[in-house]
Amino acid sequence: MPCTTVLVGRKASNDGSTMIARTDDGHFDVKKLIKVTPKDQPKKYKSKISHVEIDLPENPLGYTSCPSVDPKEGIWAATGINEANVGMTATETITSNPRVLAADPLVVYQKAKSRKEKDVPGGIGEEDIVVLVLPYIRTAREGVERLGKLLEQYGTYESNGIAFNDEHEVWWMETIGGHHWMARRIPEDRVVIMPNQFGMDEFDLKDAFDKQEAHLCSADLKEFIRDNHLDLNQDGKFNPRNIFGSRRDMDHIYNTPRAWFMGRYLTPTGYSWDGPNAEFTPESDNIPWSLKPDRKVAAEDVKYMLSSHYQGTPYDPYIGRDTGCRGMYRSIGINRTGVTSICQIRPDVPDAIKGIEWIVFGSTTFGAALPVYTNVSVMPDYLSKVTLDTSTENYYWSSRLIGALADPCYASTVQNIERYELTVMTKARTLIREYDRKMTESGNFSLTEEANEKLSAMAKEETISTLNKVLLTASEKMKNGYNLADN
Ligand SMILES: N[C@@H](Cc1ccccc1)C(=O)O
Repeated sequence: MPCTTVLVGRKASNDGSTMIARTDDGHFDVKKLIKVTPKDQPKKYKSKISHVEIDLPENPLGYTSCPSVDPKEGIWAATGINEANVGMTATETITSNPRVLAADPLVVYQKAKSRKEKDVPGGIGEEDIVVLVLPYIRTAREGVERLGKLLEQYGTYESNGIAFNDEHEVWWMETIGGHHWMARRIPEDRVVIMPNQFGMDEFDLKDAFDKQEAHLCSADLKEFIRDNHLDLNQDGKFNPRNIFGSRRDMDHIYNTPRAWFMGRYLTPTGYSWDGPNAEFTPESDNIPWSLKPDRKVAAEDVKYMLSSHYQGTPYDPYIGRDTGCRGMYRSIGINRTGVTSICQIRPDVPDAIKGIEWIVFGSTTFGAALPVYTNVSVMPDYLSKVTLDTSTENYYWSSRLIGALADPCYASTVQNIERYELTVMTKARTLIREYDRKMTESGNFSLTEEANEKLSAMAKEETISTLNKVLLTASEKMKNGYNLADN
């Protein structure tokens, strides 16, 4: 199932912050936002899918998490920021190819076939990675290093992209087969755009095996490539996407169009994206992994890209002149998203308030991004008290209701949704500014919980108001409506 990731270097953002963001597109997964305190963190971890058991280090840090509400599926923490102001998002499912997967097979759980045999646990995967890594790292680079060791020791049963950020750096890591991996510190002035495809298109092997300033990888990666004849590059350049990635017809309807729309949004003047002579089309295999944006990027831009559905192009599933291309490519804003988070680490505020997590539940296209301070001991009920039953008493289900009601009457509700989104982000930014100032001046950083309560109370008020409007519009559009009335 498909996610979309956006990473923003500190010199590409409007406020010098680093941002890592991802739509966690399971299958309508019921999600919540909680704070995991050190006492909540397990000492021994067992995966539901792979049955792997892992002893965890002592002294974990507290961290925010967006777990699945249904415990029988496992935790699936998805994303979070820890108390050392390090963010993590896992995972962006990526692609590989048969050469890689045959050379280093995925480590899949083997159930015993008879009583004489024993189950053989599999490796680690998306279900597990945040819980195994985020509580134990104090920099983004340490996240890569810890996860790299876990992959080499336990292996993985799937191909994943994982992002880490701290105040200064953003690191992107991609797994290769069952045990190999590579990771890059993203260029500070760039934005990385990632659909569900192996993405890195450049990698400095010299740095990776020398100073390791911005590149890290499995120690035997060069031999792995050589001995298994994996390198398809003709031009002598080292393009990992051509070695470890995919180039399928499906990629051209499911993945490359998403990169195309985001690149086109970020740097409309940097390349030609439209027309018969476009440098990059929705089906190009060489859309750059990272781009220098024409304008600095704010959280609103990240939210826009992760909500997008090819607006202004023939591929928009909702509106626009129908040329027969409507909906032909997989939108970034999709119906089945459980949660989308932007983990933002800010440079110009005290440590206690550097971490801000912007949360959208349900389909991002119809949701509002609500920022909350992450250094708290508990999250507001509106964000954290979620059950498997539909309700208007929490942000998750209310967002799902708005999306399901607004989608069928998009043209009639799009203005409500845009106003909702703008109002929530404006009021939230106003509250964050007020509390940043209050806490910085007073040194009383316990006000983060009071701030989050006010933020979620505001979100609840705006969400109910929007739900009322969207429900009325959807009701007016019901097929059994009748224009004549009694009087
Ligand atoms: N990681 C998956 C999304 C996913 C989320 C939750 C459960 C399973 C899968 C993707 O990138 O598409």
